[in-house]
Amino acid sequence: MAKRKLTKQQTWRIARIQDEKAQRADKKEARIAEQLNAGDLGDETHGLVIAHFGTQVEVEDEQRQRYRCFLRANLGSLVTGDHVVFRPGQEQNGVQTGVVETVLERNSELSRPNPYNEIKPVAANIDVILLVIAPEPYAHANLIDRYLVAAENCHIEPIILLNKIDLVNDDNSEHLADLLNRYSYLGYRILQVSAHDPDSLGELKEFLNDQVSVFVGQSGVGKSSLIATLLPGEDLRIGALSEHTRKGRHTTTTARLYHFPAGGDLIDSPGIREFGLWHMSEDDVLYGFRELRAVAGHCRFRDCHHEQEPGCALIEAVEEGIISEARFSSYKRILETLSEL
Ligand SMILES: Nc1nc2c(ncn2[C@@H]2O[C@H](COP(=O)(O)OP(=O)(O)OP(=O)(O)O)[C@@H](O)[C@H]2O)c(=O)[nH]1
Ligand SMILES: [Zn+2]
Repeated sequence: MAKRKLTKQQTWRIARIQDEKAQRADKKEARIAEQLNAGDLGDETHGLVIAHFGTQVEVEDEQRQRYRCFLRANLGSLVTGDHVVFRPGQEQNGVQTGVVETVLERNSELSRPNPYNEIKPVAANIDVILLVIAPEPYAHANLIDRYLVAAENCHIEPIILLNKIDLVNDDNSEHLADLLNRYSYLGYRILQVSAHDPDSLGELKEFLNDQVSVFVGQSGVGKSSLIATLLPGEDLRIGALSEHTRKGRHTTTTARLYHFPAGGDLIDSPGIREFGLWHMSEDDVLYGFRELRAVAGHCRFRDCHHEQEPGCALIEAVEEGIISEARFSSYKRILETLSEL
């Protein structure tokens, strides 16, 4: 890309912004140093980042006491779900403060594009992605595959959660059974529930216990209803609404961690719920189809496009019935639509 020449005024403005940034950072360090020198910081404590606000994070200790924490310089960017070492500080205006000293290594990262189209982590240490589908709105296999591709590329285990089983009837049961068979054959775990029937949620609650989960899926499948049933008393809509007016729904990335009363944690934000519906590279798409990924290395040509090339291992596997035609055409369809998203 050609470098744009900046006007004098632009250069001056950028320099001023950088100066202000540096001053703010200095001020922050000075405040931390002040507390340190005064011996006001407590012992190093293990914490969990449950929310993120610009330059500060909300951290919870093992007793679930919350602290508004400053970050030491050079920590990099923290996200909800990060495990940290922090030192409690003083109480200021009724808020317990602290300083994050270290971030522990992440087991996983959920990433998505920011408004500048850079893929950035928005949450860490997620164990499972619950991909919610339902009889209504119609569960398109191709859309399910897109979410699965995104989950596979983050190396986080996806589970398929069929909600609204009270709406299963003669018209849709065959389609749903086909889908569920297809994905369980590929090794994806499937759970079936109805957000409107608390008695159907036992297995799901047990599954969520001891894990950090996110709920994703198409609008209208019942993510909010499920979360409201699993997290009684938390008004998640308020967060979503204020984020809506502040930044616009599609760019929202702030995420919050909640504890399910029955055990396990949820990380949620409007941005996370839309997880997976963005541009991916061709290699990512292939990688995201777990059964294709395993075969693709055996094509005769290293740069095989899996179209009509002789010795294409994927096409052979489809012909032999090892790979399902439905999944192979879904893979092709996602490649075709890459440029549309
Ligand atoms: N019959 C039935 N309806 C349900 C069930 N779960 C949710 N619904 C209904 O489905 C509609 C959509 O539910 P939401 O929870 O708003 O869906 P969502 O996935 O959060 O949708 P977005 O907020 O647009 O992403 C609502 O009218 C719910 O009452 C269920 O188990 N059975
Ligand atoms: Zn091939």
